Amino acid sequence: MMEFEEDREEAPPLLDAAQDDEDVPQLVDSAGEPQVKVPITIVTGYLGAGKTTLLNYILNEQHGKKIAVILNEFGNSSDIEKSLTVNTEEGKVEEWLDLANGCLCCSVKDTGVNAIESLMARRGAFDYILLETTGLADPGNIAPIFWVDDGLGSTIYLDGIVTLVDAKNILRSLDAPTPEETPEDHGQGPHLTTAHLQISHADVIVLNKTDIVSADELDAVRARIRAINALARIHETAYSAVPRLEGVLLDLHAYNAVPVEELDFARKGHSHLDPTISTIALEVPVLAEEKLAALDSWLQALLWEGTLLGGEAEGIEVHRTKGRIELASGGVKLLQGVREMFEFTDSREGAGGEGSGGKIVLIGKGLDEEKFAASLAKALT
Ligand SMILES: Nc1nc2c(ncn2[C@@H]2O[C@H](COP(=O)(O)OP(=O)(O)OP(=O)(O)O)[C@@H](O)[C@H]2O)c(=O)[nH]1
Ligand SMILES: [Zn+2]
Repeated sequence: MMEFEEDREEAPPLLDAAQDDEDVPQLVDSAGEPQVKVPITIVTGYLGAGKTTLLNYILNEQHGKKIAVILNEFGNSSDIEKSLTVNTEEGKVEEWLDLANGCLCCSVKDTGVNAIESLMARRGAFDYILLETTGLADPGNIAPIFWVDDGLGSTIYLDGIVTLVDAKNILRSLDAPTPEETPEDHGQGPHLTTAHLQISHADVIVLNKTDIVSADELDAVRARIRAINALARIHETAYSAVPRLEGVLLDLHAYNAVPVEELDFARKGHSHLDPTISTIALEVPVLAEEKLAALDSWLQALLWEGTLLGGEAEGIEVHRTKGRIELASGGVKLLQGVREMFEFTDSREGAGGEGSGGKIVLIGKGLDEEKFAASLAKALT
């Protein structure tokens, strides 16, 4: 079972994670051959937060896994090559990825995936891929590249987004951003910063540099992060030294599993401490199968148009969506989304609920829980 408490307790020994079903690599049938899909974790965080320190920590701690590290560092638009460090038995090998555009997120959607697949074809498959973004990257632009449909037979899958947060500087970045901390293409008000985007998309937050802040400062930072993203698990570290890798940073399955306790946890985290981004949790009654279309339409209006069906709201921008929908038939649908992309899948555990209904958790801007709940209720009746 996963833990959702803030992680300060004793760390179990490395790689001692229980081998439950969720840890088994997914098998897909591609051209008749069963194939193990390789997980990719996106590592993001503001300039100097400790991303490189974290990647080095992982490469040093993780023995027995062949890990490829992709650095999406681009200075300017003429720089079209991406460095790729492959961690092999013999040490680190540097590779270069040719991408059509300088930036992974600006290139055609499947370029990043294709580049990695062709690299694996040349060098042999990796067990794991870590993608370090630049400090100014918006992970919401990068995640959809790697969150590809199973049906497309991709050999990689998005495992999760890990965001490094600099405990000393994060509040300043959120409250008094410098111009470069405020992405221009999000011109809906001065307060949506790169730091917000990196926190709102995170599945895991590594709250780093705890060695240089007081306990009170740390409390304030933790509360602020929790207010923005109540779904993410927070791990407090010095020098990015997380207690263990498995289930903490690696093999999160954040884009397929939707544990009940995770949604319940998000509900408790609810607060209005951050004026820009918040997390809301909406109750969904047990649904007749045919009501799924209505829910789908409600989500389309919200995620594609930024509007609330049958209600009024402005400036909505949803970054992350997760949910579990209980069906009258006894089945459970899982809902996953990042930005405008979302999908329903059938829960593999089958019926998990006690008939008490489901839940949808949203993280983003302009989320008013009461208005959203009213609009959703209307759409579903
Ligand atoms: N005091 C302290 N310093 C840290 C900690 N973690 C990292 N540093 C230092 O902070 C600096 C930046 O760390 P990096 O790991 O390079 O940060 P980064 O996020 O990769 O930085 P960019 O690639 O420039 O965006 C380095 O000098 C690290 O040694 C920490 O927990 N405490
Ligand atoms: Zn770095």
